[in-house]
Amino acid sequence: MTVALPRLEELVLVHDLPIAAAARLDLLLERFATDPQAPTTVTAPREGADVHVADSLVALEVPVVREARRIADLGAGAGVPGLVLALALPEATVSLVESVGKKCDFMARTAEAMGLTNATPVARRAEDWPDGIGVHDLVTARALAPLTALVEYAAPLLQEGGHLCAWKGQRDPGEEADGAAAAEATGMALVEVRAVRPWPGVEARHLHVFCKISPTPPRFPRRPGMARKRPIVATS
Ligand SMILES: C[S@@+](CC[C@H](N)C(=O)[O-])C[C@H]1O[C@@H](n2cnc3c(N)ncnc32)[C@H](O)[C@@H]1O
Repeated sequence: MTVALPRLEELVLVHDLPIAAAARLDLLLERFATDPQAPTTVTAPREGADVHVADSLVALEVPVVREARRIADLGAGAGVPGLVLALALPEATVSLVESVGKKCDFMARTAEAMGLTNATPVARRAEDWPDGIGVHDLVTARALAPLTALVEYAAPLLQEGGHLCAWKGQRDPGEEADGAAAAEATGMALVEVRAVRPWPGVEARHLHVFCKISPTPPRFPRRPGMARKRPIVATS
């Protein structure tokens, strides 16, 4: 057990999760603190309770996140938000898409330690994952790429009517305009930019939610790396 347990108990109450979820989230923070392979710089459990767990759970404020059943968390890293959402949403299956194999190994060990059977690491790049095309109702991404790339990665992986939920900090009109251009090109549309406050004193935090409203043109996904190298940008 870590010193973060009381804060985790608060969080599970706020989000209407079973109280037993707190101890399982504590196991996640314990692994971040003790596993030398943990791919995160935030390893102190009390800080992790806010920066990792509260920041992930805040997305449950978005109805389409709560209702999702087939989720792909892109650039999952140490498993945030994917492992946390898998615990919060036991009826969903979560693919933890991460291009670095060692990080996938860490997530597999951690999912097992947490007793999660609905979260599976996928050692692929988001834009090079044929089995993921068109089968998700939710794509999540935190700290992965600019919005334009996130929209381009997400669109082919979503069913029509599915959503992207992207975690971002301060609002950035230039980044948002490029995200809108990518949405226009890939069959997506912005639904909302929701200001959230996952923990007291947090700097500006926003969830950007897009919906896939029409088929994604067959030229997507582009070759790996292209969404970052030659991003879709706003023209004016
Ligand atoms: C900064 S980390 C963020 C990890 C986690 N989402 C979080 O918020 O703590 C970004 C992760 O995305 C992975 N990544 C980068 N580009 C990727 C891609 N195209 N497809 C899948 N994973 C990618 C990196 O290996 C890294 O683990």
